Amino acid sequence: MSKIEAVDVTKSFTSRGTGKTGSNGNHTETQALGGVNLTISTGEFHVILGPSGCGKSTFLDIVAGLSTPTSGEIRIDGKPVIGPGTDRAVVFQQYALLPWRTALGNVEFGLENIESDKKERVRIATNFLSLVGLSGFQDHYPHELSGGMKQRVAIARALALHPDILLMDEPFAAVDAQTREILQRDLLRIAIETQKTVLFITHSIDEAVFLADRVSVMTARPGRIKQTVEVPLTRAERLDEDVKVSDAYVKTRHYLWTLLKEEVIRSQDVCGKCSVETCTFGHRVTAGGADDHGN
Ligand SMILES: Nc1ncnc2c1ncn2[C@@H]1O[C@H](COP(=O)(O)OP(=O)(O)OP(=O)(O)O)[C@@H](O)[C@H]1O
Repeated sequence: MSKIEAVDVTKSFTSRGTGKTGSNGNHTETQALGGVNLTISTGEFHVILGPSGCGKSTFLDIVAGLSTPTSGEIRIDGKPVIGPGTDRAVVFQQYALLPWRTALGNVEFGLENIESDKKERVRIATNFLSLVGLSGFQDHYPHELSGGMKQRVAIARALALHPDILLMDEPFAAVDAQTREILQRDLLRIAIETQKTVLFITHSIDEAVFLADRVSVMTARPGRIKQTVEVPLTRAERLDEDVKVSDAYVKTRHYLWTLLKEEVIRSQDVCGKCSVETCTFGHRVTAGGADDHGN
């Protein structure tokens, strides 16, 4: 069981700044999330797609329990999240591997708090490295691995903890396009095999259509769920080599782009001179980041 519910989740950050936006003295308030409501079913692969800065990572951090909402709550199987837990594991864009440990050592590291028997830890870590296609690389250090391989180690490390929920924040954004396609395919295979609930953040529409059972498009900041779209492809169909030219794929991709495009444009509606949405200097804010410094 691992159903995720977000109920009216908002998040604001207050930071010391130049005092140009929503300023209060020299403190600046940024409303990252404006009331997120979302239900993700047990075993679902759910992708959140949104323009840069709309609050995707903020939302994932709150689900992970790494950050608290300003209001609202996240519930896992009906219980409010009050911090990180062993039911959830996170994979970030930057692999966050320990450079002084081998691939095996990195996967084993996560297990040290939950498994005291070293032999058992090595057995589990070896199995998960094999699941992500890294048999034979267990003694390699991070600097001896490619970006894609490092991310495979990070995924193995997360899976070895046997979480019900895998939270992935743009995990493939730092790898090259070809490796990314292969990693996506392998992740889909692993998600099918392990039946995890996955919450996956991306900017890429193609990645979303390929991986997701459902995609939620977020609005420009403050982020809300604009629409949730079911991808009309079975998991088996997605593993077909020709899926990206199928009608279902092409139409879903196009529809998601129409939803996202408006938000990307809105997210760029900032004053080109001072880079804020509510320009207090009287510059006229126009779409696309242009400003006419008429005043
Ligand atoms: N710790 C923080 N302090 C102040 N502002 C923050 C903090 N974390 C995020 N923000 C702001 O909240 C907003 C949402 O940020 P977030 O990283 O969640 O967006 P995102 O959609 O994940 O962006 P991207 O796609 O570019 O990674 C941004 O305006 C960001 O500057």
